[in-house]
Amino acid sequence: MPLHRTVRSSQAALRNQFNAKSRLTHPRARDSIFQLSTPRRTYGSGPNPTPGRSPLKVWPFIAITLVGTGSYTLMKSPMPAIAPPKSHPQISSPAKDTPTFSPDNVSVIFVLGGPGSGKGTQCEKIVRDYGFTHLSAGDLLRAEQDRPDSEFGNMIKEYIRDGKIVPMEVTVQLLENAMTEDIKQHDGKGKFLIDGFPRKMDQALHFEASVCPSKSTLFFDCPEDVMLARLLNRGKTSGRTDDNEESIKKRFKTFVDTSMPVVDYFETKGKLVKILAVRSPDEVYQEVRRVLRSLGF
Ligand SMILES: Nc1ncnc2c1ncn2[C@@H]1O[C@H](COP(=O)(O)OP(=O)(O)O)[C@@H](O)[C@H]1O
Ligand SMILES: O=c1ccn([C@@H]2O[C@H](COP(=O)(O)OP(=O)(O)O)[C@@H](O)[C@H]2O)c(=O)[nH]1
Repeated sequence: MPLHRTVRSSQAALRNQFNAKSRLTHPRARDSIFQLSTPRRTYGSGPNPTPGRSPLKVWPFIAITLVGTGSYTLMKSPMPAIAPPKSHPQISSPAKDTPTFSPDNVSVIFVLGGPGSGKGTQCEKIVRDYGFTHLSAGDLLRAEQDRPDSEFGNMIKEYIRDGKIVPMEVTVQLLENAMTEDIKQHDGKGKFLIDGFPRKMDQALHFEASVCPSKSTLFFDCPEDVMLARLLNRGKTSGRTDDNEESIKKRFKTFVDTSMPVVDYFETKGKLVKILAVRSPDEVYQEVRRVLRSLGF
């Protein structure tokens, strides 16, 4: 059987299985993050949008539906932990040859650092002084988690509580939707601080290849004991389900195992600036300003 037929029939089988078993396809769950997105714009020599590619982005929808189904099923099973969803080789999005946004029009600065290293605090100051649009991947995920008809709410909740990285298709799509909306209001241009992302190599590679190549990454370097104290303090008022000692320890482990390779990757690419975060917020910010100046902002 030709490959495309195999793919389609396996999708249909999985979709049927999913429809039969899962509450996630309830007819009311129509307001999907994938439907909110506008058709992809591309740059480069190709036509826009690429012929033969559905502007409805069916592939990512199928991929995330299956990832979500798998995760949700695992969460409901008596297994002791959430197993990370494995992407199905036949349903992953086809490789895109050009990112949606050109770095000529859109500047992306990633902001990384362990939980509690001060990313959000510094982003707030940068936005005040430089007019970047701040997109916190964690905030976007929490908003999606709380959206009443979200298909992914339960899955996101479990991942965040356990300090694990939500399957990248959800996060990348939320970011791309937010960027698209912002860019529409700024004549096709944009300047984004993407906070707390990418936290995993697959996210980094996928975002840069299909959404927009980054200009640089600010990495806030902070020891765990300092971050722990800050987070426990933040937990007194943040209302976040993951600002407790048990979740914080899991987040630290995820950061070391999964996110540090991203930091190392951008460093080897010469696209990372390390900033010591064990100083007062204003002292840290002085260095941030120097770095932004050196990047041409
Ligand atoms: N340089 C700093 N020194 C002391 N406390 C800080 C500093 N930067 C941030 N904080 C505090 O630490 C907590 C975590 O900071 P936040 O910016 O939310 O971190 P992140 O976004 O990296 O998780 C917050 O309560 C914040 O007020
Ligand atoms: O790209 C991302 C960013 C965040 N998260 C999840 O959101 C949580 C909170 O991230 P956030 O950046 O809001 O907070 P931080 O841990 O840096 O304080 C993380 O532990 C992850 O579970 C995720 O899955 N993917």
